[in-house]
Amino acid sequence: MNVNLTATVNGGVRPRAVIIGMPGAGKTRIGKEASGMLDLPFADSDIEIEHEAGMRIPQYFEEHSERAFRELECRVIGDLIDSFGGVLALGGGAPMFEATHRLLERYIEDGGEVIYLEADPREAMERARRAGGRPMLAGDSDRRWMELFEQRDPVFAALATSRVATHGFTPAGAARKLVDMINEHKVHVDGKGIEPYDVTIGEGAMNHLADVLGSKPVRVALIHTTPVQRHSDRARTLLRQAGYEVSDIVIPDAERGKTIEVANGIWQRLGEEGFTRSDAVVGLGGGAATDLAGFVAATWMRGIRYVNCPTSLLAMVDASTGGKTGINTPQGKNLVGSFYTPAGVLADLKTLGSLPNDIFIEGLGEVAKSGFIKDQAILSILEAHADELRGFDGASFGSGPSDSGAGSSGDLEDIVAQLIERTVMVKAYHVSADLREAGLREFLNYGHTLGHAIEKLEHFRWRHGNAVAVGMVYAAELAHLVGYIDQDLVDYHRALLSSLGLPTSWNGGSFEDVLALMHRDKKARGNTLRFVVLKGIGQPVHLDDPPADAVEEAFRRISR
Ligand SMILES: NC(=O)c1ccc[n+]([C@@H]2O[C@H](COP(=O)([O-])OP(=O)(O)OC[C@H]3O[C@@H](n4cnc5c(N)ncnc54)[C@H](O)[C@@H]3O)[C@@H](O)[C@H]2O)c1
Ligand SMILES: O=C(O)C(=O)C[C@@H](O)[C@H](O)[C@H](O)COP(=O)(O)O
Repeated sequence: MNVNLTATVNGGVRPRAVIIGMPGAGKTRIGKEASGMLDLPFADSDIEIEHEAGMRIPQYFEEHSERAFRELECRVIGDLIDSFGGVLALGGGAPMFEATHRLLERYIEDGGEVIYLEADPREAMERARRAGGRPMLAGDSDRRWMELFEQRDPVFAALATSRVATHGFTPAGAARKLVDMINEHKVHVDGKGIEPYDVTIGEGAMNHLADVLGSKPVRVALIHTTPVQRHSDRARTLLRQAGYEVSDIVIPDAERGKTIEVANGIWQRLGEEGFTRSDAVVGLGGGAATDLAGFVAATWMRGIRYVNCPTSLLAMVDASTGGKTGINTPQGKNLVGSFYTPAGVLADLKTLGSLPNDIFIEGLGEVAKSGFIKDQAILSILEAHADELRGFDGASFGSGPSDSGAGSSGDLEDIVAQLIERTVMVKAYHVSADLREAGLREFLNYGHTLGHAIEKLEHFRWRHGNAVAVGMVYAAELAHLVGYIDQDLVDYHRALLSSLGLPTSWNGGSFEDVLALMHRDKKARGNTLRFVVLKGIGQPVHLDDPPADAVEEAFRRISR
């Protein structure tokens, strides 16, 4: 899957990824194969150096010195970082030279990706011995390799933005892994009161589970629902392979899982199975499962580590990130919960392959919301690809390479990946500035005041994203009635949402019931209603205590 968000440094081209690793790790072979899969050029810094020097590297070492070689290497790598737009493999010792190390750090600071290709030491040693021609391995090549490994491994591990272990993989399999890694996107979430974490988006993102959980947990509670069994099986295997004791906890599906009874059942299991403060929770599934898992993690022993593996579009773009955890109560939606941030979010795009069409479409409701409140580019992508998005078919999603021609599933994957990344960035922007929802974060609630009331009155049989879609049309009508926006923008809400297959009206309850529930919304203050409305696209504002007749008239306009 190629997400073509342009990679640039200071407006110029930069490598899509830089590969580092020990001699014999397969940087050139695997790197070349991966760049072929990505349809990108490949460069090997050693070959570029030989061109520049006009001689082979061993000869350069002999005629000059290691230091002179490292200086030349640093210049060549610097030029490549400034001008080469493909996959770049570096000579084994390059990151050990201080000036080159600094270059790589700067490249990473600018958003570049340095991948440490880790091979089985015995295999790499043998390959390096067989290939020969490496001055740094002169003499007893295996012993020298081990010495260098001990010096370099900690430096590589600390520098790299990610690692790819190739042991047990064919070169093509390792290249595929590398491609998945290169295509991954990370959105960083940071800010006051937040232990920083990343949202990793990509095929195979779930492979990072053990990295994100870390070495402290002994036991991991894997909380999931039945429809995502095949993904939780994979997670369980990954966790067991990494040495964790896994408690597989299946919860009732969708909103039926977000209850105090379900949470209580899990607390009992955690108690019986000896979960301590250093153990962890993994929430895997749609937003309901990740909300519940986060709530359990937040409350067990007053808070243990948790990682979210969202598997629905809505959970990927919204629910899994930001630390709003919670359950529903008979009084309403999400009324009990806490702000408790995950240690990481792994949005594995492969899981979307089993997602039903209607649940995918529902997720587009929250995607559109992010477009309306912050990122107009999201709305443009939705408009341009409404037909393909509305026709989403999990069975063919993820099956086609992105260069397989117009209209291929690869194209749709690129579009979906871009939408997820952009929407998560909108979420991260609001959460980073205002974790506890004192003001700015409330903008993420656009469409939710009526949306949550609809969900409650429909006994949670209406999907969340669908209810939010109607809620946004309601908020647009309200904004128009108070004079903030013109009719065109209201019409645009209806046209865009319905082109995506989302509902724009509702007539399942009385205004009085809706009003009572909107008064219980978490944004309400005392007896005063508080809405999020727009003054234009990307210009959300709070609307406190709007005129009662406008609140009712807007409702009438969506009830047709
Ligand atoms: N915490 C937050 O910030 C936040 C944000 C938005 C929404 N939410 C909450 O998220 C929930 C809605 O999330 P949702 O839309 O994912 O609904 P959901 O969790 O109810 O999932 C919808 C259905 O899809 C299934 N499913 C999920 N992934 C699947 C996959 N890959 N393959 C097959 N089936 C799959 C689920 O098991 C479920 O049956 C609501 O409870 C909402 O309140 C929370
Ligand atoms: O993260 C937020 O903040 C949001 O408001 C995101 C919403 O899309 C989401 O539906 C959230 O669960 C709503 O939270 P609530 O506090 O209104 O229950």
